[in-house]
Amino acid sequence: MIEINNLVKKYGDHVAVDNLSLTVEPGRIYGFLGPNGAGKSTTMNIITGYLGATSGEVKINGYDIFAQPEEAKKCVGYLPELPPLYMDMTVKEYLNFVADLKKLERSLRANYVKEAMQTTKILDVQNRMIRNLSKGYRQRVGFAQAILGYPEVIILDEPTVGLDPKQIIEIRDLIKELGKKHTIILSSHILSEISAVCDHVFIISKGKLVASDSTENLVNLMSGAQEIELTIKGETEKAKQLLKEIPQAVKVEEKTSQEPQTSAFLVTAEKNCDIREDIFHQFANNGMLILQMQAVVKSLEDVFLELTQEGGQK
Ligand SMILES: Nc1ncnc2c1ncn2[C@@H]1O[C@H](COP(=O)(O)OP(=O)(O)OP(=O)(O)O)[C@@H](O)[C@H]1O
Repeated sequence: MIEINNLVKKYGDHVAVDNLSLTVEPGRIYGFLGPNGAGKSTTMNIITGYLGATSGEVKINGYDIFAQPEEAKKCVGYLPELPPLYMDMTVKEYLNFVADLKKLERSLRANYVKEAMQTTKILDVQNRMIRNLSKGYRQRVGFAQAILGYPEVIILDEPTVGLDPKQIIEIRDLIKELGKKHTIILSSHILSEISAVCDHVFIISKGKLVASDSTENLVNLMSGAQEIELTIKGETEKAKQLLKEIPQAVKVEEKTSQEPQTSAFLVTAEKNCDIREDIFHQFANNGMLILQMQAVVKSLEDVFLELTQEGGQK
């Protein structure tokens, strides 16, 4: 569906996209996640044909975006961060105008426009001027222009920025709905957004791809190094010593305990080792009581921070 090979984009000396390669399969919702300045918008703009690359290859449905831009662009619908809406047009006029720009088959245009309005639930405002619509509705109009003519791939750049919580939920539902018929690439730096709607996540940092996996796998993968929160009744030094004696416990960190005469710890185990049983036996054999023991579940946020530790570069 989309194949990116060794893509590089330089702005002067600054490398915004650094040898990026990835593949997007049909029928899934992909998240493109990265801190501010990671190179997400630059990559989206190259895939959609708005921006040239310094080197590398982008193929959409087999069409090279640089050599066959017209054919390649036909396969993609794009909702940029700031949708190019014409405020003085009505919703319907605007969508007809976009249908002209996209050179959609003349006899099918009216139908395409109606269906796009139906899917994005804007039929009731079709004769309103865009300037008089709320931000949420304007975003829907942006969606409608992106899906007009049923492109196979829909690319959404930060689609919920600036919306209120109710509008965010509506737009997320819309994305999931669209995901049933289209391949979606959703760029965002909002982790909850990605984990709420995406099947697969690409994490990009400083223009490089640092992870590519299903949302679930990414979290599981990173939780390989298990962390355990522990509260022990009794003396801190002794408890610490017992924990350190467990061979797979690679790090034992003392925490502030909320209760008197107890000690709290955060223990990190070797990758893919579950040491909870060892901890249990160690304390039982030494006559000390475990008051609480819990594995720390890592979120996509932890994964993200771990992979993009140095943050953005703006
Ligand atoms: N036209 C430009 N000229 C020079 N540098 C640019 C230009 N556009 C982007 N950059 C730089 O390229 C890098 C990548 O920018 P880009 O906008 O693609 O990142 P992003 O991941 O989309 O960030 P954000 O989430 O903030 O939009 C940044 O360091 C940015 O400052």
